[in-house]
Amino acid sequence: MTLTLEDIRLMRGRKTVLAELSTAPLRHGEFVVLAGPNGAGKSSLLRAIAQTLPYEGRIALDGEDLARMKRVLRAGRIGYMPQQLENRSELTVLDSLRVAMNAGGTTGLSQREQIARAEALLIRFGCHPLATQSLAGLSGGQRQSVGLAQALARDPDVVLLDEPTAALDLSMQFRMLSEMRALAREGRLVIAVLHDLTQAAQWADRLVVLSDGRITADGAPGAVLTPDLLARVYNVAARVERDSRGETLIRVDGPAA
Ligand SMILES: Nc1ncnc2c1ncn2[C@@H]1O[C@H](COP(=O)(O)OP(=O)(O)OP(=O)(O)O)[C@@H](O)[C@H]1O
Repeated sequence: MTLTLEDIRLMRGRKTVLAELSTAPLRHGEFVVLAGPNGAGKSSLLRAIAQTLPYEGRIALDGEDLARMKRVLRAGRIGYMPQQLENRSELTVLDSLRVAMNAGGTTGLSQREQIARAEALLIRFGCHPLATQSLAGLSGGQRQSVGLAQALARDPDVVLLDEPTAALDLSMQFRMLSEMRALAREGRLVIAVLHDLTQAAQWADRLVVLSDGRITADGAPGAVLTPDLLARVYNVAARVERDSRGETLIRVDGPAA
């Protein structure tokens, strides 16, 4: 399974947010981190892939144009967790998963199968004790874990996650990142927006850096992350170090000279 982005142009209001953006194919089994400065267009790009923002150009899954794919098929292939999660709902966590499962069209699963599937997801992401609580009563971190379960409700091939670790404590970040890698190893394509580049280097197979609506770098994190790139993209003077295990650490010393 491959996802290709060809010549994507996306406007928000009168502003060009993404311009002539193309990538080498993104492949199943890859955990891809999308990084870049605030306002670079990362969320807009995820939303274009999820088909929730209009764009020009072509986004294709296994050669099939996503914009032309039937909604029910697309909903089964792409799971999306937005940056801003709905948290005022009085739905219980378990029911919210069933709603997510049926969004976009029927799954063909019986009610009992849907509940079993929802419970399995809640167990996997450590939220089973929350099953009967309302979404409105969850903490930010709990809501984020449930959000990941919701994105996986239809067992999609492509999982799009917008800042999935932003509200999580250290232990939950580790769990979430391990799960993202595991989802990729199961054969899915996982694309997550992360700001923490040390974390991206530790976990991702591939790092795509967006700047001013264009891809500035794309490759293995260890190769992409250089002081020069960090100065150009983030305008910071930074050191890129390797620890005793050979893992990449980013140290920011201040604004670029
Ligand atoms: N609802 C909106 N209406 C108009 N412009 C918007 C809207 N949302 C975002 N934008 C603009 O689109 C551009 C890209 O925003 P986007 O949210 O995709 O960036 P981002 O890289 O995800 O940023 P961040 O890291 O801050 O979340 C920004 O210039 C932003 O001002």
